[in-house]
Amino acid sequence: MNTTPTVHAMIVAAGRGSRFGASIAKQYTMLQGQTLLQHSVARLARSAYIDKCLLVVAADDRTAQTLDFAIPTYYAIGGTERWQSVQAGVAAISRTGAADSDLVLIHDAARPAVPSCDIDRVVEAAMTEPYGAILATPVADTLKLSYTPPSPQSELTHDHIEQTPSSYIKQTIDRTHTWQAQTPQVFRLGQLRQVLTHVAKQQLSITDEASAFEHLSLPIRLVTGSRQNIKLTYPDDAILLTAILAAQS
Ligand SMILES: Nc1ccn([C@@H]2O[C@H](COP(=O)(O)OP(=O)(O)OP(=O)(O)O)[C@@H](O)[C@H]2O)c(=O)n1
Ligand SMILES: C[C@](O)(CO)[C@H](O)COP(=O)(O)O
Repeated sequence: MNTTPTVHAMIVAAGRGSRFGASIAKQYTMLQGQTLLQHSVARLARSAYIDKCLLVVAADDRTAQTLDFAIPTYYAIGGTERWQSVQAGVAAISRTGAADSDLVLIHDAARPAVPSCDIDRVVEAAMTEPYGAILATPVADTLKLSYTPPSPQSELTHDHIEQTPSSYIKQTIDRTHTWQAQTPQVFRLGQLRQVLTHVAKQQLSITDEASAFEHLSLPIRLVTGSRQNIKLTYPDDAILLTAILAAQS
């Protein structure tokens, strides 16, 4: 009997990239001759567990369907928050007849340099877990908690242009047991649907899907991933990603 669960891949690409600040959505930034979205699909395509990919895009997206991808793609319309885009993706995957015990792999369009061996490692970890697993890296830097004193009138310059309020160190946070979450994040389809329904009902604010399981005290395994799997978030990240993609090719 074949007990290996089917893996349904989804890339979330419905964000705007406000911190990146470009005029086009950041998933369509060209690096090393391809958009981030094409790179990300190509990484998933290298996994033996993935043969097609759902792309969750913005309602006004006119770009994704004009691009060539390494594997067949199908589409869903995302939401305002990232988790709402994932929820729309879960509904689309369920409509294909997927079983609740199948695995769903969620990856950011904005993480185009994930090593393929990491994708397989997190999938294989999720297969042995009751709820799922995510890639993450242990925090490497000394962590500071800050405070911002109330800004006095002197924060206004002679031109009356308001300055960014100054921050000061409150304390150093113990980084033992702290991790930076990455994607892919891999969960059982039915359980992911349930925890996202809980997020919606409770109006929780979350930035990744593992958080939805955390709110219900459900254990999600951390799989140590490569530090090359950075997310294009700020303009500086483009320099790093260009170098990483070049070194990997
Ligand atoms: N409503 C949203 C928000 C984000 N994403 C996707 O989630 C991934 C990671 O999110 P993030 O880096 O926060 O992307 P943006 O929301 O686009 O960026 P920003 O927060 O700077 O606006 C990206 O691939 C982005 O397209 C999504 O599909 N739907
Ligand atoms: C899902 C994610 O990429 C994991 O690091 C991340 O949480 C996306 O949101 P963020 O606001 O950029 O952290």
